[in-house]
Amino acid sequence: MMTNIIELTSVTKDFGKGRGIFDVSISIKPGMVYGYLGTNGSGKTTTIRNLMGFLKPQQGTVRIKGKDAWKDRTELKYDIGYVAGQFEFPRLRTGTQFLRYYAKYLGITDFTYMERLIELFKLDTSVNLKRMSKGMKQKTALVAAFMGDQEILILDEPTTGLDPLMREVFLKLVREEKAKGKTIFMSSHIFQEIEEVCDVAAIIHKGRVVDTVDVDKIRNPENKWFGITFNTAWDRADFVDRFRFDTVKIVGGRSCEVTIPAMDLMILLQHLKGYLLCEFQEKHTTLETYFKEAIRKGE
Ligand SMILES: Nc1ncnc2c1ncn2[C@@H]1O[C@H](COP(=O)(O)OP(=O)(O)OP(=O)(O)O)[C@@H](O)[C@H]1O
Repeated sequence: MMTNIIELTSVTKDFGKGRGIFDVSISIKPGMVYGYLGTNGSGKTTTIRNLMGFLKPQQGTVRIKGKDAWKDRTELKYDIGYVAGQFEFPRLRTGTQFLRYYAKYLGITDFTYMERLIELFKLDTSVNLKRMSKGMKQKTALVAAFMGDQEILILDEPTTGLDPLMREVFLKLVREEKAKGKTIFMSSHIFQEIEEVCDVAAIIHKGRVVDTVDVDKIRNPENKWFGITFNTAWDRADFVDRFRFDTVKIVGGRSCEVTIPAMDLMILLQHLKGYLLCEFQEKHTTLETYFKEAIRKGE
């Protein structure tokens, strides 16, 4: 059985007045891209600070590669590429100086991968760190996190400040790193990016993990769901009458919704032959739907 590379067991860090994280358990297998979704103040950064060994849990354990995230934090640093939710650069002048300084700290002597990342993010590293825009700072932090080629990446809201095109570049990079076998933990409050790249996503609300979702099942559902609007109410009634699918829901005079196993799509299309349709649309249960439902239950 594959052991978990990251394992939080009943972790609590209580800041009082209901703030913090409570009884958080998360298991992550090597090579997994794990999303951590939550609203503002839900406990994402607190969880990540426990993972990075910046905070000591009051209860529970955090283990990374079998080591204790708090006690072995110095050692573990070399296994983890990290982007903080909020960061401050050291007192250095330019992006280049910072990246060279950080590369030295990581023991990097071959700068090929760093250069590739700089090119990928179209980053001008010659700019003074203080004068960098929010997006440029974020890109610099991302280059620093990825350039060490560490086997684990822990990313706290990594797309903050990135424009939509750069967000795409970042998601492509995540896919590439996954293909290399990296384990990635990323927090976000953007459903779409989690849905695009993650294997599994945990939903945190008010410091508690309220649901864990198999994201691949959302991307590739076993059942497909279609909204169909016929030209006339008579056609809709005829269709529903003649083809007794188990899961037909009438949603209006001319409209209905049909849920079928994905492999039965051709059967549905054949049944629709001969009808004049005004609309035929595949509907999609999104991560957002799961999220809202999980939050509702959590309340
Ligand atoms: N050191 C601290 N002392 C007291 N309260 C804290 C501390 N750190 C975090 N908190 C509180 O714990 C809760 C969770 O904060 P956290 O930063 O983990 O949330 P988050 O999900 O990362 O939020 P955001 O999306 O806004 O970054 C918040 O109510 C926050 O105010």
